[in-house]
Amino acid sequence: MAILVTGGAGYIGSHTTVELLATGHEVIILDDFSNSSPKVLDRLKTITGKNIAFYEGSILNKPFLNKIFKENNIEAVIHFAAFKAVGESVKEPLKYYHNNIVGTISLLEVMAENKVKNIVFSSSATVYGVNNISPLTEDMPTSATNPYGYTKVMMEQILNDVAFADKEWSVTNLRYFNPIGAHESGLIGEAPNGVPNNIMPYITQVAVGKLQELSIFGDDYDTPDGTGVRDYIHVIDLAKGHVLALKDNLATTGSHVYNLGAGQGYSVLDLVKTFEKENNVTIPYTIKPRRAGDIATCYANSNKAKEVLGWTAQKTLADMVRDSWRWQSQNPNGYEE
Ligand SMILES: NC(=O)c1ccc[n+]([C@@H]2O[C@H](COP(=O)([O-])OP(=O)(O)OC[C@H]3O[C@@H](n4cnc5c(N)ncnc54)[C@H](O)[C@@H]3O)[C@@H](O)[C@H]2O)c1
Ligand SMILES: O=c1ccn([C@@H]2O[C@H](COP(=O)(O)OP(=O)(O)O[C@H]3O[C@H](CO)[C@H](O)[C@H](O)[C@H]3O)[C@@H](O)[C@H]2O)c(=O)[nH]1
Repeated sequence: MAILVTGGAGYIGSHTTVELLATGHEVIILDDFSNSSPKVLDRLKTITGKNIAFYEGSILNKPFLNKIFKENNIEAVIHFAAFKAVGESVKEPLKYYHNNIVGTISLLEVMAENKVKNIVFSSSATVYGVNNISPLTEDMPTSATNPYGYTKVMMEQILNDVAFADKEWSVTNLRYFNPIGAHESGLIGEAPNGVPNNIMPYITQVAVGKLQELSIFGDDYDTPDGTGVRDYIHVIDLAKGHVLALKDNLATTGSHVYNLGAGQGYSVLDLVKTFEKENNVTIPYTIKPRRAGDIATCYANSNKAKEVLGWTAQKTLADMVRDSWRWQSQNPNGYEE
């Protein structure tokens, strides 16, 4: 029995593939490379020593999806495939609603037709919106401030409704906090197109000389040093969380939701200082005005994942910044030559 990993060539999907293979799962990757490179597949083979079945195409294409389900014995789906850039989603909302929501519905319809009713879904801490106070717990009300966030809120709702209507389904919504870091080999990592939106790839691109300096968005928040506080989680810990969530998903029915965060908040300055110290590089920065839509503090209460899944984040902030830097310094242009 195999696990279908949609978006498996992407940042989190590729690391999760490594952990799935390491724990004895068979993996099939589906990706349209809209935000990733085919080179990931060679790197995954080097890391795992295994040939991984791969299908190139979109989750929007139902005949293509059907073919995958007919050709393989699929036990469950881990669903990463989506667009994820918040700013772009504000400018091109239909692109986001179409790919993320229509794509997920297309996938769910084909899964149901093929009687595969186990799915683990990439949700986000963004569904906690701006009004909940950290540490965030799974029972808090959800909301969003941009189309990307709304796609996550809606997809959680769609999955919960599907599991409510048909008791054979098992759906698991995983709310990721701020994934950073990379596989310790330095062979796979985060490779955003264009100028990065997120802090870690921005820092590593400054460190490698591709960008001049970091802009820190605000130093007047109500936080210990005035800069934004987030719950950074090593992508390998996150990947291990998927393996445990999958095990739980396969053993149960109904809908489940778990925070995957380290449960510890660090400020932007904590992150920059730790990066500089661990990697012995300097990150020039200037303080800029707050970024629209940002909140002061966001971190998880991850007790539920600990108690039910037996999952806790193991890696430290120092591990995260070292691994991010190893990836970027060995691959200054990501997967490009
Ligand atoms: N990285 C984060 O900070 C973060 C935080 C919370 C949630 N998430 C969610 O986790 C998931 C994975 O994120 P990531 O950081 O690995 O992003 P990513 O862009 O690196 O990976 C997503 C992959 O999906 C593929 N894809 C997109 N649309 C597709 C389609 N229609 N058909 C087939 N493939 C398609 C892309 O080519 C890419 O390889 C996403 O759903 C994202 O919204 C990410
Ligand atoms: O160039 C930058 C980029 C970010 N920041 C700051 O760094 C922190 C982290 O910002 P990111 O953009 O890396 O991450 P966010 O927490 O804003 O958002 C990310 O994590 C969220 C979950 O918590 C959602 O999933 C969202 O989609 C995803 O982009 C924030 O305080 C932000 O203001 C900067 O100072 N400079």
